[in-house]
Amino acid sequence: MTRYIIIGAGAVGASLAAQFELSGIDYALVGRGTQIRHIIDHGLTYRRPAGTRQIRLKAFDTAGPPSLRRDDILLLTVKSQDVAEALSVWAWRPVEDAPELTASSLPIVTFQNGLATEAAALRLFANVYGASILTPARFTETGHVVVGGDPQVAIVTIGRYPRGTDETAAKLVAELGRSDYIAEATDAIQRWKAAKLLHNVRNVLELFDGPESERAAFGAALVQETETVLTAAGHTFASPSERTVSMAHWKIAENSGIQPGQQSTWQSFTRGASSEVDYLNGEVVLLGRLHAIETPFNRAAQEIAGSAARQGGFTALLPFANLRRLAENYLSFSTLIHSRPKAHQTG
Ligand SMILES: NC(=O)C1=CN([C@@H]2O[C@H](COP(=O)(O)OP(=O)(O)OC[C@H]3O[C@@H](n4cnc5c(N)ncnc54)[C@H](OP(=O)(O)O)[C@@H]3O)[C@@H](O)[C@H]2O)C=CC1
Ligand SMILES: CC(C)(CO)C(=O)C(=O)O
Repeated sequence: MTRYIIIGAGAVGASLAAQFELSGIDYALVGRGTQIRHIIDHGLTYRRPAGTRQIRLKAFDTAGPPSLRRDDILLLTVKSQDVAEALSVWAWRPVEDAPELTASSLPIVTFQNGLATEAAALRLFANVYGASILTPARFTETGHVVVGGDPQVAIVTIGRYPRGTDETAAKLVAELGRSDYIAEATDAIQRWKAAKLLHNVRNVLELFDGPESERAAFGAALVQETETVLTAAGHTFASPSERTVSMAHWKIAENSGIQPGQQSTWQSFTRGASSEVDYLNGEVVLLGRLHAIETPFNRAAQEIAGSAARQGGFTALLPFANLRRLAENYLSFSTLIHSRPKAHQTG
């Protein structure tokens, strides 16, 4: 029987474990630090629109993970900046009931926002599935996870990376469906990840305090810059009309404990954890550099968020004026570079 090894016990991972527990699907949740210690000792406090439950989970610390079996599927639910370490720790672990195999032969599903993790996983794992997850989930307090999706937890789109779909993807879709997710398979997962990044590059704005209209204008500039760069890099974007499942009745429940302005990036800064911005806005900056396109807005956002993360997150929102000023600097610098007369070629 398939067992899901969920690596990362935060908003996405702990809620998956809770849903599997409630649905009778076999799983093991592997986490680290005070979060997993709390879950092992006291269970997870899991808040959903229908109520809050204290749920005992099959939980393991990374220091004492479960032995692997040939039917296991790994679900990677750490943030992008922690993916490389997690992949290297897991890839060469033995499979107890198949001595000729290591974990690198087992299917692995990457739930991260951004575009970087699937290729990183494919370097070590032969069977990589990308998952794009839309879920209003929050982890800001040790041992507590809140998910406001109503009636289902989330919408998940899954496909084999780099492309295609198969029986494993279909099985994942079916089991997520049994566990109260709206799930669908796609043969073009990168199109869904690229489309989601157009949204997630604005996550960073939740770290800043400033006039709403200026923040909205900055958000539009981030998205436009992202669309230009991703298109130049050969990405295309899935559109909502391509969904094979209906989201018509799905919503974020009122009074569910989920507030606007508290998406995953804000949650990391609030907890003083490390930042995923280098893989969201930073992905745009990287692709811009590779394709000779200036990215002043994403670069400024990445830089200020990076400095704040280095200081251990924040206790108060950052001044938006600083972000605007830095972006304007990079913008005028890039205008200067591009308007400078080209130097004469000298043979
Ligand atoms: N939160 C949300 O609502 C949504 C998140 N996403 C995406 O899903 C992905 C997961 O995000 P999210 O659940 O919010 O992340 P969280 O930060 O809430 O949880 C990740 C957890 O994994 C732990 N971790 C890090 N490295 C390891 C490791 N090697 N082994 C075991 N555990 C580890 C972290 O510990 P520590 O705290 O010590 O770092 C943390 O507890 C991200 O890419 C995010 O962008 C997508 C949609 C919605
Ligand atoms: C789905 C969404 C937008 C949830 O808020 C997300 O991706 C995030 O928090 O990073």
